[in-house]
Amino acid sequence: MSRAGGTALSPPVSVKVFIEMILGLGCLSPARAGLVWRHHRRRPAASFLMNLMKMCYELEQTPELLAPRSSLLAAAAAGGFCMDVAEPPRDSLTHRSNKQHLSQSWSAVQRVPPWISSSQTRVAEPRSVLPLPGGRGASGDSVSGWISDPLSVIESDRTPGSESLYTVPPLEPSQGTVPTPERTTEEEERRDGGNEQQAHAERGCLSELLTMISAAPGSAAAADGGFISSERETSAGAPETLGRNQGKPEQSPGCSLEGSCQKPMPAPPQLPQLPITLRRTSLRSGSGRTFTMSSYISQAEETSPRTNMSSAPPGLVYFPELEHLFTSQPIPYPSPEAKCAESFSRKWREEAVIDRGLLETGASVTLRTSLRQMVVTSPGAGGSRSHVRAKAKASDPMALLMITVLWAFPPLSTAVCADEAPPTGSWHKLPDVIIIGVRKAGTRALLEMLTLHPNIVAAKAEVHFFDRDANYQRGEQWYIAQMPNASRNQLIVEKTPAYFTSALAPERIRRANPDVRLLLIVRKPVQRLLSDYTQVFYNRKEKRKPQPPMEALMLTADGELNMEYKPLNRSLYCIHVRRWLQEFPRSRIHLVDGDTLVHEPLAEMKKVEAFLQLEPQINSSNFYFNQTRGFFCLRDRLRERCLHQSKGRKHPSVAPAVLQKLHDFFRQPNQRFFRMVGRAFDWD
Ligand SMILES: Nc1ncnc2c1ncn2[C@@H]1O[C@H](COP(=O)(O)OS(=O)(=O)O)[C@@H](OP(=O)(O)O)[C@H]1O
Repeated sequence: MSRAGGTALSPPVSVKVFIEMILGLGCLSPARAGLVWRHHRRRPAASFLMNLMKMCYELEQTPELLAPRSSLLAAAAAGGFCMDVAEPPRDSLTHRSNKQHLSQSWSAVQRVPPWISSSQTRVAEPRSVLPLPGGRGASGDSVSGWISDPLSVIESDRTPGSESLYTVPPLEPSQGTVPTPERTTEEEERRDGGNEQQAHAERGCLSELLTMISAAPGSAAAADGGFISSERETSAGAPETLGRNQGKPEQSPGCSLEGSCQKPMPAPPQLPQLPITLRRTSLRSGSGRTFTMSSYISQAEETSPRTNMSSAPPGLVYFPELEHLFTSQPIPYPSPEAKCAESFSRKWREEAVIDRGLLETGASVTLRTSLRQMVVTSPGAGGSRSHVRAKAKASDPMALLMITVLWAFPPLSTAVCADEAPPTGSWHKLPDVIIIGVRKAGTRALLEMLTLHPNIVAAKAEVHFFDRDANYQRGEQWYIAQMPNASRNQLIVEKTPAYFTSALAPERIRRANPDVRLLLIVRKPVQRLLSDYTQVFYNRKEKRKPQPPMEALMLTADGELNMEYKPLNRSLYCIHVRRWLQEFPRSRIHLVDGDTLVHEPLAEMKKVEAFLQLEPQINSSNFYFNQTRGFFCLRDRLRERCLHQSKGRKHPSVAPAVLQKLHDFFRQPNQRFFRMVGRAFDWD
């Protein structure tokens, strides 16, 4: 795409806007921008530059990526990745997909600042979306949405019969500039301070980077000073330009996702685990062009008011944020698209491979999403790294460049703080595992011991989402926000022992995530009851409230057991477990023996690892017995730790007759509990 080739780009005002955009985004210092400008004659396609800018912005937003960012920017400057940028008048381009992609890139850049603000970054990461409405071109006509859903399909054609569901109003001319994201003074200084040392380091990085890129097999980097061509048509194996196929699911030969397959699939389709719905959404730009976005969501998501992330097939990302932007028309699956099921499922497998490869780069979720957009456009094969590299090579030199850079310069945070959970590549999600109770049976010990495993991350506090209406009404996003960051291979665990006795929790949890795995730790009911009393005793003591003796609470005036005494009721496990078994198959609930956990923690934790299908990692070196505390304490590579002093407090002494009464009372309910869960405990 060049002037020589007859492309009529818009007048210099566009150039000015472009410069403003670069500076406004803080992507380049003025000095570097000048350097870029000097090289403007050797210009690649706009899409390439736009991608660069978008990446720059993302790198800016990802502090841990400073090293690759500076290298990349230096490479960009010296390589001359610059051109006159403008929204081209539609008719000035002959190639439809180029035209579309240019528009997409343009609107993507225009929308960058509102898309991510530093405060939003973490929360928004798992489902990064470039929100609509978006940019526009000089002609007032641009792609209205650039959706980073990897499974979305954006079509630039007028789709016959598609409904106009969303209209992008043309923007006023003054809206063409990019709002500058808020930055701290410190950041400004770091970026624009003319730091010679940094510039020197960047030049050093640059030569390394360029050597690396040129050396990369099949790299699109040309010999002339590292200029990277964006002529994708010349890249081996690239079937289409990026714009055309961006984010579009790969199709089997002769199989169109929007229409029917030209030839029937020979093999029975290998469907994903859950029924899938194809959701197709249309949107229309200000000038009336219509775009269609298709995404695939599980029926669980379709029917449930809440998103069920964990039930999504690998590689499937669902963006509930889109919901409020579009009305959508679910198309049940199987449908005409059923014939393409094999193609879909192959695509999911492929995308899972790509995700793994991108994960290796250590890039942020946001950055990975962008890379994925570029990579998931052309066929490739092989293992993780080579697959991603092959795809990147075939689809977009920018993707190859970025992936190469990220592999070569792992994010600082992972390199420097290898012992810490890396903030990159992580996101919040619903918990995979919930410790539902029983209160005072050793739930904290169980949670702490679980976190000895590197693939477990735990919510710090008890969330009480499913048992407290006030929290439940805050919605699932609130709940998810309470969860810690987790990388793709980590399980998130939450513990709220009050769930076990809550009448509502089992059903609510099942509705939120039927695939969640539940851990129920139980303890001798009488001991648990005494522990419960002790806890309440100390709570009241702290609040300077009267502390009646246990017998006064537990026995009625005529000396019978007081069934309304809550700690007593909580030890009647058979009553409460019934509700859980109504909602979840027994195989989803693992019982931990709390009495054994005290004396033989490793044995119990091995069983938990097996239940959660975790690679066995917890071993005897993780435990040591603390004589003073009288309990096992924990040791991992970071530290040694014992549970809080509030665990293991002395229980009140209870009259032997009352104790006997309690043992007798619990015998029958205990037997019932054993039958219900299919397992007996030594509780007599
Ligand atoms: N390793 C280790 N260290 C300390 N404490 C341990 C440990 N393993 C199990 N336990 C037992 O945990 C009991 C407290 O249970 P919970 O953590 O479920 O209590 S709570 O419901 O969260 O308040 C607590 O009960 P009490 O002894 O009655 O305080 C402990 O017996």
